[in-house]
Amino acid sequence: MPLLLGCIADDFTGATDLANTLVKGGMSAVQVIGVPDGPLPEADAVIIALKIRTSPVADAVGQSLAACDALTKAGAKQLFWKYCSTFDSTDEGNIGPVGDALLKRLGAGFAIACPAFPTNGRTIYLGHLFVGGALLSESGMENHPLTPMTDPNLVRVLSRQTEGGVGLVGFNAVDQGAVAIRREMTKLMDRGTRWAIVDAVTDAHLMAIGEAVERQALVTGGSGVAMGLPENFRRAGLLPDRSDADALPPMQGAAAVVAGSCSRATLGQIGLAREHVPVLELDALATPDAAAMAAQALSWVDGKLEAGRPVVIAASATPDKVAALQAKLGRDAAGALVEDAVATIAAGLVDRGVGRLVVAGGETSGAVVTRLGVTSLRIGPEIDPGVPWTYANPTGLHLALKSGNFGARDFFLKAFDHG
Ligand SMILES: Nc1ncnc2c1ncn2[C@@H]1O[C@H](COP(=O)(O)OP(=O)(O)OP(=O)(O)O)[C@@H](O)[C@H]1O
Ligand SMILES: O=C(O)[C@@H](O)C(=O)CO
Repeated sequence: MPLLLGCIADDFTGATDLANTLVKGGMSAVQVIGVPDGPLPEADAVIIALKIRTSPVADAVGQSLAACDALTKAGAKQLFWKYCSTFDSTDEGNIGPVGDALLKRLGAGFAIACPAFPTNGRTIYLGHLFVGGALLSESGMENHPLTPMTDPNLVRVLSRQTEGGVGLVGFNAVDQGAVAIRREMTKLMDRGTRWAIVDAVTDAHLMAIGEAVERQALVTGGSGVAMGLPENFRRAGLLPDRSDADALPPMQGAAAVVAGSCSRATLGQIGLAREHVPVLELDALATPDAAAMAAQALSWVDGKLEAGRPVVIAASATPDKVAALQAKLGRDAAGALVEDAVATIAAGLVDRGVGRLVVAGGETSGAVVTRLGVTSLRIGPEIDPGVPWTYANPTGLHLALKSGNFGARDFFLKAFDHG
């Protein structure tokens, strides 16, 4: 099976989100964890999941280029650089520097940047990113523990991360469809502008953008803009019909949720779960010791694990508590401490018979999946937009990696109604 789309994702939940979109579009997709030493798996799309959203720039660029080389060597016809639908980054990067490095490696001079995901409330109008009804900078993302987003104007945000020049393909062109979008892209390319933020408010816009970028070596954005890509391959006669792309083995074992995401959505999901299932909320500020937090959680869980209903263990905290822990330990050390604790807890849960595990948070998922020794994920049915069940290799575990802000309030309950 020839590799059609080669993808590089800056975190593990984002990779799953993208793979889910491609599977829904009729492509077979496998998510691999890190750049594999050996050959890539056979699939229409391979998504290399990295954990580089908040890494030092040189490290993020190095890993992305290694992933790019593996994908191009395997024959990928187009590359996709997947980052967060809320454009999570800092003025140092990593969206711009990685994108610039990929363009250079591919010998290309231009790419779009479109994080829109209307189904999950992320829309872009005149370069401004909205989350639901609020500007990005008033959506809760301004309080993110690692990448606080305080500027909603993506042209400005990306300009601070690249020297390549950032333009806009605005709503009027996007609303007219692929031909008009391509015309605007050509104008920017002719002027030597390296990047274009592209407005998108509806799925129809995303489909049109997908068509417009058919011949671009690199496409960048959230999972939304990947919606239009399978159709390009189908039109070119490269993508056969795949009716069972999301079939997974039956689910087995006890059910659990671990959360390290502090997003509004995750905090709401923990709140609802508290009314229905056993929930343990860890206090990293009171016990800033990963081993002690894990020991507390694993002793609490004793006798509570069942197949039918989950236990929920959360290290998540409100912005004031996150700020207090960061003031005490520093931002990165605070994040690393909680990630270490949650990863140890997840490994302990699997040892105790958990066979279906939901992990909330991208960085947190990275830590958990790495600790569990997972090397690749097959993508299964979608629970809520952007979050499918997956089947982990080689552990044989069912995993759902939930992006912090994704999922309905009852996500931690409804996930286990599947399968
Ligand atoms: N109580 C806390 N104090 C400080 N940091 C915390 C606390 N709880 C969690 N964290 C850290 O906050 C970060 C949350 O990031 P994570 O990516 O897991 O969630 P998210 O950003 O909501 O999800 P996504 O990236 O999928 O949108 C992690 O590094 C986690 O360790
Ligand atoms: O695009 C998104 O919002 C998610 O896939 C993600 O990357 C969160 O970490």
